[in-house]
Amino acid sequence: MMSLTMTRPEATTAARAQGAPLTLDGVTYRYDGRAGVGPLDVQVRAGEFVCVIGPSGSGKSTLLALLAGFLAPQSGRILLGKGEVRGPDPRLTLVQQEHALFPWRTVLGNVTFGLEARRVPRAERVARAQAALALVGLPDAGKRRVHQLSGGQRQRVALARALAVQPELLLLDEPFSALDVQTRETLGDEVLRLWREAGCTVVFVTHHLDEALSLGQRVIALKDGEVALDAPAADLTREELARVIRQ
Ligand SMILES: Nc1ncnc2c1ncn2[C@@H]1O[C@H](COP(=O)(O)OP(=O)(O)OP(=O)(O)O)[C@@H](O)[C@H]1O
Repeated sequence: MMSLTMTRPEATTAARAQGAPLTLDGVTYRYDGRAGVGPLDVQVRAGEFVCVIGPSGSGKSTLLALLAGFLAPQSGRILLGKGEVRGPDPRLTLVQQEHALFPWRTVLGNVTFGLEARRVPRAERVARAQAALALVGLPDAGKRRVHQLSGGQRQRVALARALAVQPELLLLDEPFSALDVQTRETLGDEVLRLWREAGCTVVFVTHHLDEALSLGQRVIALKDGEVALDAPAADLTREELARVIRQ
């Protein structure tokens, strides 16, 4: 079987992104003066893969919304590289759980979408989208419609769309939760391979302990809107992590 490596021309076309360091400096967001997150002080190295885990209501979605620029910090600031994130930012992309593809567009049209918004010329858009589809293992799916794809294939397309824009920061919000266990594990392995090739900084939100430990170089556990644990995945056991989250 042919392996996908950086030496393949299509891979290099889609994978020129360089990760940027991410800094949360005293970031706070409270919905009603109480529930929310913060103050959060977190530093993520350029190209690092961080998993964020926590029980329901711990602040994972709020954190991602802040990182994606959908919410503005009420105090503190978020830096990506040297520039502050102050709203939707072309340097980052977000992959969500499901329903994120446009059913009226072809697969290729979905992958080129983010490039249109970034005013990439048409020929380059198509080349980059094809390259990204090849990277996620769907090199011939461009002309298909979204409804013709399985759930796992749709998430591959969502990943291709995110990778095509060559983000400095890739945000993943429980991207495989709607899928069966086996597909989730396969796609987890795929994400790791794509991350190694793309070199972008990754923040992956999950509520699966095993996913957090197997994917992340580092695991951040949130509890009541604060960081309850921040450690290298290799230093953690499943039991320790479970205890921190449940306490
Ligand atoms: N729109 C909102 N208005 C008021 N409070 C909110 C709102 N959204 C979230 N919250 C509160 O903020 C806190 C963090 O919620 P958040 O959705 O970020 O947690 P989560 O870890 O993503 O949860 P889940 O895993 O269930 O999605 C919770 O106490 C929640 O009730």
